[in-house]
Amino acid sequence: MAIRIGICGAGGRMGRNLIAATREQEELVLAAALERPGSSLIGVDAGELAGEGAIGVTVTDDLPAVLPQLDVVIDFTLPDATVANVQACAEAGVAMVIGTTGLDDEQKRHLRDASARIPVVHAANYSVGVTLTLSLLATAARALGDDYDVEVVEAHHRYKIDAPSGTALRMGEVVAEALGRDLRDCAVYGREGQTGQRDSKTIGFETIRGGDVVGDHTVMFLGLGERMEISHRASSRMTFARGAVRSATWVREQAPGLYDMEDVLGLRSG
Ligand SMILES: NC(=O)C1=CN([C@@H]2O[C@H](COP(=O)(O)OP(=O)(O)OC[C@H]3O[C@@H](n4cnc5c(N)ncnc54)[C@H](O)[C@@H]3O)[C@@H](O)[C@H]2O)C=CC1
Ligand SMILES: O=C(O)C1=N[C@H](C(=O)O)C[C@H](O)C1
Repeated sequence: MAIRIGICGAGGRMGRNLIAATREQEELVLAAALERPGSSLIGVDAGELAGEGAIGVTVTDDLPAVLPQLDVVIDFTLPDATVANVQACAEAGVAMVIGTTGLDDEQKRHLRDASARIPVVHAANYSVGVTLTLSLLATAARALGDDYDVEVVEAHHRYKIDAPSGTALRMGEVVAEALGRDLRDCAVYGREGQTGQRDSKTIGFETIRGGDVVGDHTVMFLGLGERMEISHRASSRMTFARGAVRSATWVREQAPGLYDMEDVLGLRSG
């Protein structure tokens, strides 16, 4: 039987790609498309948003009303909206795939609470390449150890509203964990003025914003006499959308819990 998908943030940059990616998969059916209350897109046909012509699904702002017709909700919106949506999905027993970044600790706690009742995948980056890169970063950090300084550099389009990117933060967390550090204690966000010499135990983050960059991430391991860089560059949002849609098929079969894309790809070690 077809898996019925609802997309929250359907009119956004990711939402439009998610509509297209859902419609690529025969086993999935786009059953609902949601936008924020007051959006000019309410009532528009979701197929038009993806440039595919009418498909008979009109954009709505009422998630609780459509939840009984859904198997999985994919949410790429804003942190506050994602928290409200995960609570509604937990209430209705509908699984979720969440791509929203920029959540604070309290907002993440709401996701954990909801995941006691429903399966939730939350990943800062749904590309297969970035997910594999996380494993490579852990291996590199363990091998290079504390002798190498770690800096994370990311670039995104001019419209992005959170910084550093969720992916950069996740990369920093993975490296910190592999080095036995806690990112909350060792992160340095940008530098300016009389900074003093670099503290070897820090992990630095640099953010570039501009133009139409889809998403670039580089982690540098800088030693004395050599420098190693691990980079990923996304050239199309469809790579994120296809990963999220793949996660939607996967999450439906899972027990309640909080998962990420490494779980979806079976890359979780231990
Ligand atoms: N995990 C991943 O692979 C990726 C994550 N993202 C993240 O996804 C989020 C969205 O990114 P974009 O699509 O570029 O942003 P966007 O601003 O183009 O789209 C967000 C959409 O959500 C809608 N929205 C806001 N509140 C809503 C609500 N209560 N109900 C339904 N819709 C609501 C907005 O009206 C907008 O159309 C960001 O946090 C971004 O960082 C983006 C790309 C990949
Ligand atoms: O906002 C974006 O565009 C992206 N956001 C995600 C992030 O914050 O890491 C993933 C991707 O890089 C694109």
